[in-house]
Parts: sequence; C-alpha cells; structure tokens
Amino acid sequence: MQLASPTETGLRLDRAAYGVGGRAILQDISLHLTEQRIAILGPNGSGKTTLLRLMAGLIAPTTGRVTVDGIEPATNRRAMLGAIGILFQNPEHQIIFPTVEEELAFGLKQMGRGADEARAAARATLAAHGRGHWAAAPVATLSQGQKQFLCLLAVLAMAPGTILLDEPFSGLDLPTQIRLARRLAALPQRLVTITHDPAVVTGYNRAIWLEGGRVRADGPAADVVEAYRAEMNRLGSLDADADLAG
Ligand SMILES: Nc1ncnc2c1ncn2[C@@H]1O[C@H](COP(=O)(O)OP(=O)(O)OP(=O)(O)O)[C@@H](O)[C@H]1O
Repeated sequence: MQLASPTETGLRLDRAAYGVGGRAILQDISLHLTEQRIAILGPNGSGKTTLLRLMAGLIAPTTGRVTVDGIEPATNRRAMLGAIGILFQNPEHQIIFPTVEEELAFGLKQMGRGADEARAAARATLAAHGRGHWAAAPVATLSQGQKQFLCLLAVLAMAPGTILLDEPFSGLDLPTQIRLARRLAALPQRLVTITHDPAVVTGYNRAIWLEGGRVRADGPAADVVEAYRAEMNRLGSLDADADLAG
C-alpha cells in the first residue's frame, strides 16, 4: 500500500467551491486539516453542512479539489468508508433499517464484510458499549437520543480515522448531551464538529468560522470561538435595538 505524503495526509480542500443552479454555496475554500479536534462555526446558512458533505464525498466540488489522505472522496466512496464517517444532525436521515443490528451491519457489509461477519461485528459493537440487548430492537422503539447514539455506534463500528459531526447535540436532553460529549471526547479519532454552541468546542485544537460560504476566520479554537462569540453577541444586540426601535 502506498502511504500518503505529509502534504496529502488529513483533509485537504484546495480552492474548493460548490454551487447549485448557478448559486455559490461555498467559495474558495482552502484548508489542510490535520488536528485531532476541529470545530466548524458559523451562522445558519453559512455552508457548514455543505462543507462536511464535501469532506465526506457525498457531493463533489464544483471547482477545486477535496482530498482525504490524498484520495478524492467523491470518486472513491468505497475507500472512504474506512477513512471518514459522518454523523448527521438528524438520526432519521441516517437510519434506514428496521432493527438496530441490521442498521449496524449495513455499513460493514458495504465495506465488503460477509453478512454473518457483519452481524457478529454489529453485536460486538453493541456489547462493547453496553447495548447488547438492543440488537433485535426495532429502531422505531428508540428515543431520539438513543437513535443518535445508534448512529454514532454505526460510525464507530466502521472504525474510520475521521468522524464528521453535524450538530451532534441538537435535539438531545442535557444528560444525553453530557453522556454523548463524554463518549466523543474519549474517541481516538479525528473529529470535525459543526456547532452553534461555543461550549461544545472547549479543548478543541482548531476552529473554522464560515460566513456566507467563505472562511472568515481559521485558527486556534479558543481565539476563533471568542471572536465568533463577540460577533454573534454584537449581531444579537443589533437585533434587540431594531426591535426596540420598531
Ligand atoms: N442542494 C442544495 N440546493 C440548493 N441550496 C442548497 C443546497 N444545499 C445547501 N443549500 C443552501 O446553501 C446554504 C448553506 O447551507 P448549509 O446547510 O450548508 O448551511 P449551514 O451553515 O449548515 O446552515 P444551518 O446552520 O442552518 O444548518 C443555505 O442557504 C442552503 O439553503
């Protein structure tokens, strides 16, 4: 196997852009992400989810280049299964099978495992996280937080080197958020996390602030989060003034 050179390892975007129907959604994005904990910040509609979809290869850049360890994800979906996992904001968009075990086995089968091996690995993943009793459970009987955890287990079962998380805590109650945060913090994988909540990225190495489909700031997480928080507070106070004036 040929190893990627240091300039190719990690997630790279070289002048990547993405547009739909002539409308630019992401523009001129150049990033080389090698850190273990990376946050993506930005207001609604700034392009965060689209950026994760580009990184995962779910969409291809309209112009420019995206690579994961030197491989273009959109044209090498199979190679990406073991390289990059994505946890969507809404588990309902991720889950497609009726039972927990089938859901977990699916990704493993996609990676080329036989049906029996995939089922055994699915059960092993559940057992390793104290959820062996979930195997035969209909997914419909799980709560929102349990479904979110199932989606995380499905990603972990495939053991990707990088996990992309789109607002992993949205819609979860506080104890479930705390448990999930603890599990995520303990993972050895590289995490790229979209969030609106600066508290989520405490201890992160790097943060990227997107605005209008472009990178507005990129640097140490603490600095970017502080600048982002100050700007969001400023915008929030402008809204309040407008309300008073109205
Ligand atoms: N396939 C598409 N077709 C048309 N417009 C799209 C498509 N995908 C994204 N957009 C638009 O691009 C913009 C960025 O969307 P995106 O979901 O990436 O933003 P976001 O920063 O994740 O937003 P949010 O915080 O609200 O989830 C939005 O205006 C969205 O409506």
